[in-house]
Amino acid sequence: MRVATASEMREIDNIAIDEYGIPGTVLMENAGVAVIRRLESIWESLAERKFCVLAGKGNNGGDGYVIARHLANQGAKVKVFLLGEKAGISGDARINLDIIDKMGLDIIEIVSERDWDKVKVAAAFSDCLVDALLGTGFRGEVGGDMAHIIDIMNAAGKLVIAVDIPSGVEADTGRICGKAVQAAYTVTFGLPKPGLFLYPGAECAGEITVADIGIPTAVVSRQNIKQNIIMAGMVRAILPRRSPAAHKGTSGRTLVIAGSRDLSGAAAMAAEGALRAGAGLVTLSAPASLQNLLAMKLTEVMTKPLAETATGGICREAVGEMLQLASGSDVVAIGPGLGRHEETASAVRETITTAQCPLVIDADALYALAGYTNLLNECAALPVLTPHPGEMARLTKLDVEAVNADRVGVARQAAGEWGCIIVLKGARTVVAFPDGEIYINTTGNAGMATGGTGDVLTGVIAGLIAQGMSSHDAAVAGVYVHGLAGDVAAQGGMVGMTAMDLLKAVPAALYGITGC
Ligand SMILES: NC(=O)C1=CN([C@@H]2O[C@H](COP(=O)(O)OP(=O)(O)OC[C@H]3O[C@@H](n4cnc5c(N)ncnc54)[C@H](O)[C@@H]3O)[C@@H](O)[C@H]2O)[C@@H](O)CC1
Ligand SMILES: [K+]
Repeated sequence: MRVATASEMREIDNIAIDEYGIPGTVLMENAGVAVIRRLESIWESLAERKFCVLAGKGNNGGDGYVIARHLANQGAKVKVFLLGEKAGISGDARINLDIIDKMGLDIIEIVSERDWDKVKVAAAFSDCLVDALLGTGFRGEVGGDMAHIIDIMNAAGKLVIAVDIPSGVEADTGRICGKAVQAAYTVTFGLPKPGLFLYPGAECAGEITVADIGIPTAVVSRQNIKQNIIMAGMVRAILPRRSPAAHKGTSGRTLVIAGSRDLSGAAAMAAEGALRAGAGLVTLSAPASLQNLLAMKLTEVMTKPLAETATGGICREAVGEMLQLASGSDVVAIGPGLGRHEETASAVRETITTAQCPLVIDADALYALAGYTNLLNECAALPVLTPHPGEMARLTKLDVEAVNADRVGVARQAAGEWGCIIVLKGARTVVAFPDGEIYINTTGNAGMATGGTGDVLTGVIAGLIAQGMSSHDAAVAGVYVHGLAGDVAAQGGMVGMTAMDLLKAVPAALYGITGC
């Protein structure tokens, strides 16, 4: 499903109005009615229910007046609070404000201290608050009266339905700009906005409904919209199907280069992640002193010893062996638990730039790339990088807050600049491609915030590439499957689930999507 930034949505609205001649009031009517339909699905009858419509000065407020009219027509009790004066309202919003004015609806302009008391009392005695303060025209930060009214709405403890987007949430990033309305439901118009899915905005949006407001589909299709939400259907369409005549050789060869003296678990989980995603043959190459341990831990994985440093990490002499192993593999996953010894880092860089197969680069291999992202251009195929926000911060020289404040923007810029696929992990993983294409993942849960789940993801993506998927499709499908496995595992208890539980749930997640 595609998602539009605020400016893309405005452009779409404008084309529908200017080129197709759909009056703006028609779009506004459809938007308002869509919110009414959502309310009708919550309550059997709206008659006698009490509503407060909190309206801003723009078209989001205009939607609010349409909603107020339909509520009144259905016999609901409605008060409309306008943050400002009627005289300041223009355009389509004005037309709808004049209509409810003529209908004799209770419209209160919030201009004096006494009006604020009226808002508080009305909110306290309402069944529902309609947030029509700010939509895609919101800019900057929330402060002053806007902050005050949002505080009143949130403190009222009532059911809130947000019109298009919860006021105060930045449509493009999900950032809370000072304050934001906490909604139980959001009805968004035309295409959903990224900020409804990205945290912390996603937490403000509640249940999201995407409403068709009558914009011709051709207007949307001709726009070069590059943001997408990953949907089950699309993952189903791209995941590999196994032929009944398959044997282990037909499901690909995965090489995992991982592990060091203190970090054997990460290596094991990445290797098993590939197996659980359906990879036919998985080889784990790790420092020699780990071989016995890993061979005992992993029954189905082949292990290959690599020359190691005195501290138990891969050393430079291992490069030849790693490249030899890579030449017989369909994909190489490199990084989990490798450690941060400079000699290891240098061996990693040489391997990454010389290996001829697709790569999934994670963890300590990302550490090795800090300051060397220019080397990614030398990779034989478009590599997949799977940083968490901390790793991304180090690679981009931003701080973690800046990375999380604009996950889509940061991932998109890095993918374009470095020439790679970025899988920016965390709640709502973002997959970014060099051409600016973005996929936001909505599977997964907070139970996955535990050690080792990232190693599993690396293995899953590599395992999918091994089965013939392109790195592009494997990155998109991999994050979806991985999150879904987390959701399956969370059924056994979210808080205490481990990366091992997640691993075991990968086959069930795949089965849930493809039926095999
Ligand atoms: N014709 C259209 O383009 C349609 C627009 N629709 C609605 O209109 C919305 C967009 O309307 P607008 O572009 O008029 O913009 P909004 O109504 O989202 O916001 C603009 C108003 O908010 C104020 N504002 C902006 N930033 C602020 C801040 N930081 N603090 C306080 N006030 C601030 C502006 O001064 C202006 O009065 C959409 O979200 C949607 O709800 C729908 O009716 C469908 C059709
Ligand atoms: K709103």
